[in-house]
Amino acid sequence: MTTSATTTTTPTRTAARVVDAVKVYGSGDTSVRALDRVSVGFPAGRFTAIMGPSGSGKSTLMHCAAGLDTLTSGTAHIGDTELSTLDDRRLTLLRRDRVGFVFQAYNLVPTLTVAENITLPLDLAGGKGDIRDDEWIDALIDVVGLRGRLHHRPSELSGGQQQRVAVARAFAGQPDVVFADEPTGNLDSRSGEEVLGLLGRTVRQTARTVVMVTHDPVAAAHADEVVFLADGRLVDRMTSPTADKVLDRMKAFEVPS
Ligand SMILES: Nc1ncnc2c1ncn2[C@@H]1O[C@H](COP(=O)(O)OP(=O)(O)OP(=O)(O)O)[C@@H](O)[C@H]1O
Repeated sequence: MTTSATTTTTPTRTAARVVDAVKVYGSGDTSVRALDRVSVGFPAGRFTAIMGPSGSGKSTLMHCAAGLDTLTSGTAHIGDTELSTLDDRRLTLLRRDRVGFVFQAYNLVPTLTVAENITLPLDLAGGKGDIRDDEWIDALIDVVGLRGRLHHRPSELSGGQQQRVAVARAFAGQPDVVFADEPTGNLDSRSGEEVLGLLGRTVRQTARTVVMVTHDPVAAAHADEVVFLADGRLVDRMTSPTADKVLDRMKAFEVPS
């Protein structure tokens, strides 16, 4: 689908974006330019996947866009907030209140129940009534399908169920954007499909934003759009991806042996 100059659609707001992003690790002869002038926006209310070969800069892009790491030059924005303008305290608050994270390892607290794990970020934030929305949490529990497991501990759940708890926790504070780094990396394909379906459903049913790093074309096909990185540069974007289309695009990056 192309967007012609005559369309009347309003410009999509970006939940997160980087502009002219450069990230250099180390210095001198051994330095690595992990991001090389990348500009990319992640539209609000959409599910975007970041794909690319190993070492192409996917995790670096996610970490810098999420405020977990800083850029060497260029800017990173969550909504209208430019991250480099924030001191450490404000950056911590922004990550806590406006960003959610899902990692490959579920990172649940083993001594807490499912319900307690889901609301942990809100409880750590001081349990203030204004940021805790019980109706939202209740709806979220249904979206992730965990109502029958609320009083279980993580060790009593399968890997897929644990990752669903982590997804619910990431969305609990109604963040502007949830960043997911290889969220299905530890799961078998069926549990992985469930978690990916869940991320897609949460975006569609609750108009939230997800940005997911993956190297798996099947996972990327769950997204609304895929952005491709190669050698630290943004090389392509694909809307309405299928696993086959993504795989074909990835083959172009393969270095002949
Ligand atoms: N802390 C670091 N110090 C030095 N170099 C780093 C560091 N982190 C990443 N790199 C380098 O930066 C480049 C991009 O790494 P990054 O982890 O962002 O890639 P990736 O696409 O996520 O890779 P993968 O799919 O293998 O996880 C690689 O060459 C990597 O070796």
